[in-house]
This record gives sequence, C-alpha cells and structure tokens, in this order.
Amino acid sequence: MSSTDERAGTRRAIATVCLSGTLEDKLTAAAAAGFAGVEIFENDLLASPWSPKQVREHCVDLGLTVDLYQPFRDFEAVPPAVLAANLRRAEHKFAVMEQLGADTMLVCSTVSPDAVDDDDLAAEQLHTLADRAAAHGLRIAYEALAWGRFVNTYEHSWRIVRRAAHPALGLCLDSFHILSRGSDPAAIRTIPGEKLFFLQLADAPRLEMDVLQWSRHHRLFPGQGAFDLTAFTGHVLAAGYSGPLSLEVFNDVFRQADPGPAAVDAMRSLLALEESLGTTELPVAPALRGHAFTEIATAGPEVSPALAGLGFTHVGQHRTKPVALWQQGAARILVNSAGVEESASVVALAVESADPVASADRAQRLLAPVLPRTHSAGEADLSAVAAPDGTSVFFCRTGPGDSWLDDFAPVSGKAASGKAVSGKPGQVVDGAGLTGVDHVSLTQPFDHFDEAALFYRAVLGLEPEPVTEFAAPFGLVRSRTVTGGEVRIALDSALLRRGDWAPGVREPQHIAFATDDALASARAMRALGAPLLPIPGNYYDDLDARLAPPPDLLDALRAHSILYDRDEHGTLLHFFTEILGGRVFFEVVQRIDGYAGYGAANAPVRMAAHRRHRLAGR
Ligand SMILES: O=C(O)c1ccc(O)c(O)c1
Ligand SMILES: [Mg+2]
Repeated sequence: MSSTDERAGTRRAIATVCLSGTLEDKLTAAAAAGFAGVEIFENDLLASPWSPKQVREHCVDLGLTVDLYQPFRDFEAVPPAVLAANLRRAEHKFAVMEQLGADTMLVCSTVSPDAVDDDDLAAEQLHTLADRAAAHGLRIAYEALAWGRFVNTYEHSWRIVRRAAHPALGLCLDSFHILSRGSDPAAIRTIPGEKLFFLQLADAPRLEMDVLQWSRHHRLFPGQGAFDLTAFTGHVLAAGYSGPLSLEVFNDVFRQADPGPAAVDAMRSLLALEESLGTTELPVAPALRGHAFTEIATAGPEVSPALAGLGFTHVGQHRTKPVALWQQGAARILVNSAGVEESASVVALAVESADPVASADRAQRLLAPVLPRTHSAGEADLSAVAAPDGTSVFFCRTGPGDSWLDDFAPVSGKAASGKAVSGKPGQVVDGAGLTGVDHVSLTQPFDHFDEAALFYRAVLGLEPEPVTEFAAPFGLVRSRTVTGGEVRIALDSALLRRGDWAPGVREPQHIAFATDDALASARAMRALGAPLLPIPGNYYDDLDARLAPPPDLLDALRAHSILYDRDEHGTLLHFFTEILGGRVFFEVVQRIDGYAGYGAANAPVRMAAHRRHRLAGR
C-alpha cells in the first residue's frame, strides 16, 4: 500500500481490539490493509497458540511492528503490599514484551478500590514502574481513562507524569477519553513532544450515556462520528509527537465484521484524516455535477412500464449488452435485463465528474476496490469502484467527444407518452415534467452504515449530513445523506434486523426524480398509467392539523396522494410509485424555496403504504 505519499513520521497503526477474529486473523488483515504497526491487546495474545516470540516473528513476516502492548490496569496509588504484587505482575509483562518486540506498555489510570486519591503517591509508584521498565529498555505510557477513579483527564495524567519526572514515563493520549469528556485539547500543545509516547485515535457519535459504555460499544474510526479529529490530531502533532497514528476503536459491529474490509475502512479513515491535516497528499476530489445515470438490474417485467408511466422515453439500446437507456430531462436510467434475480435492484450509480480519471485515481488511493470493466472495442472506458454495499460507482463525463452515451444505439419511434421523439441518445425529452435526478437512496446493511458514509465522503468528496432516525412500521431507521455537486445519496439502514416477521420489507432502494411542478407531474403520470402509491386519508387530516397547507393545495395533495413537508427553508411536495419487482421504487420530488430535507417525517406513512400494497398483491 505504498502508493500513498507519506511525509516522514507518518506511521499508521491499529489496535488488535478494533478487528474481529483471532490474533492471526487480525494481524493478517492489518498488514493487508497497509498498516505498519499494531497495538497488541493482551486478551488477543492470551488466546493465541503462538508464543510472544512467534507472534513477533509472524509480525516481522507480515511487515508489522508491535508498537504497544496493552492494557496494564490498576497499577498506581496503592498500599505497599498491592504495589509489590503489581510490580511482580509488571515484570511478567515486561518479559512478554521483550519477546514480542514491543517497547511501550500502556498503563491505564486506575479504577481499583485499592487505590487512594494521592497524586504524589501515584507519581512515585509510576516512577518506580518506569525505572523497572527502563531496566528492560522499555517505556510506560500512562493513559487517563475517561472513567478513571481519580485520574480521568489528560491534564491530570500530565501533572502526574511531570511530577514523576522519569524519562521512561510519558503519556498515551486517546482522543476518545479526551473529547468524550469535552476537555479542551488545545493545551496538548504545551506538553513537550518527547513526553507524548503514544497517540490513540477514535471518533464516536455524540451520545448522552455512561462514558464507559459509550467507549466500549460505540467508538468509530476517525471521520465516522462527531468528534473533530483533525483539530485534535493537529494539536498533538504541533506538540511534536512523532509516534504512530494508531486507531483504537471498540465497536460492537466492527468486532463482528470481516476483519479484511474492516481494516481497509480503518485505513481509509486514517488517509482521509491525514489529508485533512495536510500530512498526506491525495488527488483532490474533482468537482461533481449531478447524477449521470443510475442502473437497475432486473429479470422481471415491472421496471420499464413504470418508467414509461413516469414519462420516460426509451431512447437508446446498448450496442452489445441487454441494457436499455431511458431518459427524461437530465434523468437517465439504465435498465439492465441481464439481472439474475427476479427482483429489481439498483446496481450502479454514476456521477458526472469534471475529471473521471482523477476521480478514479483518488478512489483507488483511498482503497476503493476498482471494478474490472468488460467493454468491447470502441466502447467508452468508464472507471468504476465498488461502494461498501457492492453498488458500482461510475465516474463519467457526459458530453460530445468522450461520452458513454455513444455506446447506445438510438431507438426511434414513438415515446411511451405518445409523443414522437427523434430517438437521439442524450437529448432532453420531456414526458411528465421530470428534470433530473434529485437523489438516489441506497438502503445499507446496518453493518456498513458508518463505513458507507466515510466512503462517500472520502472517495467522492461528498459532505455527510447529520444522522437522523425515525420510527418506521417495521423498526427504527437511521438515515444519513451525503451531498455535494448536485449529487445526493441517501443512506438508510434498519437499526436492527431480527427474526423473519415482515419478510416483504426487504431493504427497498429508490431513485428520486426532480420536477418543478409535482401536481402537474402527478396528473401527467396518472394519465400515462404510472403505478403511483395511494396514501391514506389520515395522513392528510394530520397534515392539515400540523402544517395547515392552503385548503386548495391540501385537496389536490389528497387527490393525487402527494406528501408534503416543510423545513426552515421551504416546502417539499413528493410522491412515490409502488414497489417494482420486489425492491425498487421511484419518487418524484419538488423542492420549493430551497427545501433541503428528504421528507423523513413522511417515510413511515410511505413504508406502511408500500407494505399494504405488497399484501394486496399477494
Ligand atoms: O475500555 C478500556 O478498558 C480501555 C482499555 C485500554 C484503552 O486504551 C482504552 O482506551 C480503554
Ligand atoms: Mg485508549
């Protein structure tokens, strides 16, 4: 993974606790993702059949160094008899570390009932420990746990380390413990760099909960949560820290995830962090200009008639593949009838990039899997990468000269709307007033939700919007949209999936089209026979109570099953088709006065309506 420019001093490490599996699984995944070092978690070693020396040899073979051994708990500020036992315990671990080839041991601030609140005693005993470590050529990095009994801030751990004044005693800074408590990290700059022995990086969502539970279950890789890791790490580097940037993430999902992709996700988070710090250079994300096309694969018959009903025209047919190009305004849908499953699904999205080659280069540098392209001579060479959920993401530039549209032979004849079209691919065809794609909504497997948001942010340069949650008929749904350059991708995920109740509610995906006049579009689509989704009267009664749209409008919304929402900017009118071929549906969206949301308040009503429709269709 040496394709990344590195400034001297950028070493990347990961704690084995971040990854799932046995120590062997973890080391293999960390090395494959390009990490240079690991923090070995004691439990991973204890459960391993390898001796510490064999672990070291294995790491050497993989090109990994063992940068930290951890955690050593409940050492300091204890009565003499306990101190003697703790020093004996430490000597055993020093012997392990010598075999492991690890030179730094992490000591967490005590949570022991044996300890007393006495900084002088803590400093004195840590001095003794550092002396013993130094005799083995080892160092002690003291870390304030956010829930430490007496020492739970970095400022406090630094006072003790300074008082102990031993060259083999320094600090371990862990962004979670510092930022979760709301400490100001700026004062880290005042700590001499040579006293910063180790840096652990973790992000987390903002949660109001017990800090230990928050830390042990909900940490995330940098860029996936709410903490400002760029500012934090900037302070640490400004202090003169020169050790590795090491990820230490305790997370229930990552602990069960395939360690290979999880380690790649981790590495991507570090690369993006380093880019934001200016310590690693990546090709700048080229400007995007909207959705070029979205591809649906299906073996069933439902999608094409629905597109015709929405006023789309079948304008092109791929010269070598069973792929039809449907267009209306700037909205382009590819229907790939080579789909293997009967149910339709969104298999690819394509974004307009100012520089597709640079987009693909950046994606590759951020470890996005590059997809092999099968194309015949003379066909456009589109670069594509795989998103975490397997969706193909294409980078293209639609226009004269190098257009992918040239791969499609024109289809002449009558448009589904009855309007004659010349059948030139790429031309703007108006059927029912759709102007383009507003957003593409991809339901994510819950386990890829945070990874996906980071992927789209880092790889495509999109901005993640805040996470929202809403109560849907079949469970809570978490939602996050990534936007930029007229590209909007909505990531939705069921928080839990348990049992087989509601088997028909299989992760639908949808494509939302933009219109300047939702009412006129709905009328035109009804006339064209679009399979639009009926919305029950209760919704409109409540809408009247809540937002009181003008009575005429309310009547029209009710008559056409159009939903309504308002935010601080403006108003949303939107409506939906039925689910087509098991999984995909379409939405039509009119944003008035800069409405910026997605009508999340209406999603539960839409979901229940889809469910009703599916039951009726059985
Ligand atoms: O949760 C813990 O106990 C724990 C252990 C070691 C660490 O470095 C840490 O940040 C937390
Ligand atoms: Mg830590």
